[in-house]
Amino acid sequence: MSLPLTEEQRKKIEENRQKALARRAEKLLAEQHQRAGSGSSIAANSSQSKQGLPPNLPREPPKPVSHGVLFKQQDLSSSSTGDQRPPNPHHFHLSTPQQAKGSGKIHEDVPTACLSHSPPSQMTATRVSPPLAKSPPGAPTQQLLCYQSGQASHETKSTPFANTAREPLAKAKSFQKTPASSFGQPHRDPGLDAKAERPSTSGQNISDSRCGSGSVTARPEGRLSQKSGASFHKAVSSQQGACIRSGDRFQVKIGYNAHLIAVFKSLPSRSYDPATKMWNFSMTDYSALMKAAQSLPSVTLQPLEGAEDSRELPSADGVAQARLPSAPSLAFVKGRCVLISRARFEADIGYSEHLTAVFKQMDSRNYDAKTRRWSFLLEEHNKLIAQVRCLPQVQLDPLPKTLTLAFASQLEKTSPCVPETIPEADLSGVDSKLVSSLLPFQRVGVNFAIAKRGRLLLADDMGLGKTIQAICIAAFYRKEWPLLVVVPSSVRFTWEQAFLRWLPSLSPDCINVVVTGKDRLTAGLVNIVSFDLLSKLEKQLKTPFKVVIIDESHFLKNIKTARCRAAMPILKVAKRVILLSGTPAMSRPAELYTQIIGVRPTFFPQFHAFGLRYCDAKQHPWGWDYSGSSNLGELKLLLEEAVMLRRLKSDVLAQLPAKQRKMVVIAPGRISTKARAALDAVAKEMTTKEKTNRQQKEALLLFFSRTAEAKIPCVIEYVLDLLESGREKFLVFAHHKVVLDALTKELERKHVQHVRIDGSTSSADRDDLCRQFQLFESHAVAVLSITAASMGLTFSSADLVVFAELFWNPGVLLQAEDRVHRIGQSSSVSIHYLVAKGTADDYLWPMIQEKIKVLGEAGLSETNFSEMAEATDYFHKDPKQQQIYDFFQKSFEEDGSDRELLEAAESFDPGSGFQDLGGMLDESTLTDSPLKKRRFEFFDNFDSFTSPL
Ligand SMILES: Nc1ncnc2c1ncn2[C@@H]1O[C@H](COP(=O)(O)OP(=O)(O)OP(=O)(O)O)[C@@H](O)[C@H]1O
Repeated sequence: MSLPLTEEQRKKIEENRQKALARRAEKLLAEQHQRAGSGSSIAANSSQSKQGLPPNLPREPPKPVSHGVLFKQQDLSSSSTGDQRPPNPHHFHLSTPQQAKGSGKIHEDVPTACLSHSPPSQMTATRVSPPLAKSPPGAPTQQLLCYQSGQASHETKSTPFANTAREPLAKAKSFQKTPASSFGQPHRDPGLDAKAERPSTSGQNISDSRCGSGSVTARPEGRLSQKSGASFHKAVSSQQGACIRSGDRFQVKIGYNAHLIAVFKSLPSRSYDPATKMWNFSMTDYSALMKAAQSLPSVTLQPLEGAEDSRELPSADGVAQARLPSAPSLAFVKGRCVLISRARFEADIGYSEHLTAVFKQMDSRNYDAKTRRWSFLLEEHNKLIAQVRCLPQVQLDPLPKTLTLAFASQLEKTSPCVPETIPEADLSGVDSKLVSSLLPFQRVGVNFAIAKRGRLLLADDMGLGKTIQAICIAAFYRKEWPLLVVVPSSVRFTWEQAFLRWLPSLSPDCINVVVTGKDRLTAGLVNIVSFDLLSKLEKQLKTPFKVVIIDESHFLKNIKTARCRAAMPILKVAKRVILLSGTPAMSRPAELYTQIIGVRPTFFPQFHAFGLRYCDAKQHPWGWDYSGSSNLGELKLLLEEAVMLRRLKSDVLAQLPAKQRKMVVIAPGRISTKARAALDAVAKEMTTKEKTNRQQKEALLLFFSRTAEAKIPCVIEYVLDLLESGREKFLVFAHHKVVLDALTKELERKHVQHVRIDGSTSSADRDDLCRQFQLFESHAVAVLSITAASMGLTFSSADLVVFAELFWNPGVLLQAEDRVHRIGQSSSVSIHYLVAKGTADDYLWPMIQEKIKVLGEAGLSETNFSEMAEATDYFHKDPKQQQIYDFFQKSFEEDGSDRELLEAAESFDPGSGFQDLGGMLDESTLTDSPLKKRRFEFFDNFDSFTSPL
């Protein structure tokens, strides 16, 4: 009979045993590291865990237990905890659900240490966990084990995951309510878990690769073994269900289960669909539901496929399942801060008790019961983030750096947000003609731009006078000129006219309109160039432009285009960047990116970051898709704060005239040499003295017709530019059949839906076509004959009228304008007159203005063309031209001239002189896709068409 051991001997034995265990643990960890290093599935697991680490949380040197390691169940419950029981040789494998899925293994998020044991005979001891933290003395064994099981290492206390130990404990407790937990555990109310709304633990799962056997061990951990049986029982007998996506919500497909229904009813976003007999929830409740479902042994719920955090949730398929503690590696409540106003941000995150406690410490906290979100003043942002970082199981991403920079003043503020007041700029250095002409809202625009140090996207609605504002802003920085103005090809000369009109101090010689690829980009003080020529000439730039205007800046929306590649470096180095667009993004936020960084090159240096936040970026097997939109409220706030000023017509209607007229000088370069020669020849004919009156008149009609023919390419280019700029509904009036034909032909080629009304349209058809245009949004353009459609029709669904040709009778023009400017029109209407230099327009335009002036003086017309249109001095003073002008006046004032001209226009055959536009246009732009898409697609290929001749 052996003597009983002395106390000292017992102590010594225990010490030795502990040492042996520790050595064994070390050895096994080393093995595990080796495996991880050899690229096994564990290594993949480990890397996944690391990826899942919140980037903003302090990182500890990798701790073996926190990343996809093999745990030995026994060691979770023994080793340095003070537990005297012998090591359990059971073998456990920690892996992600995906891995488990792949390997056919099943995982559950329940503390395995409390539950899952197989007979030693079937278990192979392969890994030992590191020593565990000391458990509270006197804790009941079961709870003690559960507590310990979550604590992978005492060292992890200092890691962001250290506190995860509490979570498994909670889970272990929750498990006690299950039917299988009849092992002396206190009963728990099935609804409790759900009520607690504990979000899902996002850790990895530990599972026993062999626990599927469901065997019961005869070891001292008998109760645990029985739990294993319970787990097994759940796996085989539990009710199977699945989460299924349904729009932005998800639904749960499962049969009736009272416990689960109790869980459902505790979730705030619950909704029951009697038709499908399924409950559905918002994604914000997903984690909480999965978590609660995991604690119900009678339920096995398949997670959402591809759910953001599904990898953090246990896989539920297969037979054997073990409810095991999450590895303390990933945050289980994840979310981000989102800006909701200039002064406040909210936390878009699931529920966490600890997090709520932190929220409640913020002075500016506000809880929105509707959205169930907390919001705070920006000035508490940094404080909140700092405190949340101390919560190991919470990952709350701060506002992106771009936002904190843009709203830096708000972040530092201590008083409530007051609307930013824009200081009045000192415009004494700018031509008084311009400054005094600015409408009040335009003045605000100029002030805003100067407050932003000359870098902005001026995104006022179309027709609000972005040109005059841009010229004023640029003129404020005149000392920094030469100025570069990049514009669509069709409006280069209109810009030249605008500079001449608004800056009388600027000599016309100082303006350089770049017409060909051989011209110099820097020849003038003001250099106006088309997007396409810029990409050919940018290499000329030795010294950068300090002041740059980009008109229709959405032309830069696609970073891959030559125009964008040419413009972006220029914008980056320029000191002042004035982007103009009435439609900065026509279909998606991604289109704004280049314009944003054009103004603020430091914002979102990587498009991907922008795409993730605002384009709902999604990864597909073929790559990332940035065509969506997300967080638009925040994007709007950011743009308004730091990048963009946008006013709608409706915002400033009271300041606007009912009609805004604009003379558009269309590019002379577009008129072919042949057409030019024909025009010159006819002009010469008209001034030949020997001609009879009749012959002269014939010459005039021919001049008028040749003008129409010569303008066709420019007119089409302008109309297409308008469509690209986002003009969705407008009228184009022309007089000659050849122009109407060319326009409709081109619109057909581009698959732009339109209607056409000319002299040959029956009255029944006229009304029908008019109605179609009014009712259908898809009808973008109405091509109308000046004389056949200028009366009796209503096209008030449009607010822009383009005159492709001039007409000598202003009364007819005014009537045509009034097709849109009539009852039903709530907006200020824009009228664009396309005028080509060196054509009959040289005489028609001044003649029209003169006539209107006379009518106005006689009180017969309220319209004053000269006040609203550019280039009021658009008139050739050459004596020969004066002669033609006189001749024009005389001819058009004679009785019957209208009829003669109309007939001439109808019968005009362009003959050999007519350019078939089909040959000019890029066939590659044709496509068969539906309208909206087609329009965007062909615009993407627009470069080739807009190149000057
Ligand atoms: N303050 C003003 N005084 C006189 N005319 C003005 C004023 N503001 C704008 N206009 C006239 O209104 C017309 C439209 O202006 P502008 O072309 O600059 O508009 P926009 O905003 O650039 O429109 P879009 O986006 O269609 O190009 C022009 O003829 C312009 O001369």
